[in-house]
Amino acid sequence: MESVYERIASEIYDKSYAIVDDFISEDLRASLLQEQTELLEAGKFRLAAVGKGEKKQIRTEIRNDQVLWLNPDELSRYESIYWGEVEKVRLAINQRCYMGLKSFEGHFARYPKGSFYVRHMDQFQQVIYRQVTVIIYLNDSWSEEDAGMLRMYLPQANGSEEILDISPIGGRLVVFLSGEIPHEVLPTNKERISITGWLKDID
Ligand SMILES: O=C(O)CCC(=O)C(=O)O
Ligand SMILES: [Fe+2]
Repeated sequence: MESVYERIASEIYDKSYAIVDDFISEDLRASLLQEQTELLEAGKFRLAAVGKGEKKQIRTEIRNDQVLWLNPDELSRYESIYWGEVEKVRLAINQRCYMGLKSFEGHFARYPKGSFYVRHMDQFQQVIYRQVTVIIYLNDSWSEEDAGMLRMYLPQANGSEEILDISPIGGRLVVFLSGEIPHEVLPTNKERISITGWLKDID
């Protein structure tokens, strides 16, 4: 039988994105959320920047989430488990799509009530090595009224775009090609927590 990792790889191959509910166990989701909350309370989060290197800047009119980068050399127990899952996704995509993905980088993200991230592409000049975006949502509960959907603009063969709105339901994994799908985070009515990362074609 096809594994969940193979299914993700096939969907990436066929349509450039994949969505998997309950990708991680409820225990792992709750533990990652708990750790994230402790780090937040310890004041470890920073306003997210846009751009990279000399072009890096805080632009709260573009995005106003707060992030904390995962340190691959000092992963917590639960971060390591999630990292291992992403590793399996990486290998499956390489096998199916020959993308030569070599490594992963990621950060916790907290979108406070009222925050958003306007339409953008994850792969741009300074981060051309970002090939595949991988997001896991950690929220305890989410309903329509909470808003804060991830809105993807799927390019169509006729040049138009199809809009796909995805609720940040806890345990849900979203994977997509970083250089192909523009997307945004719609304003959220409730605190919204995730780990966002990128599979890269460099070490
Ligand atoms: O949290 C999300 O749904 C998307 C976040 C995002 O687009 C990003 O961090 O680049
Ligand atoms: Fe993004």
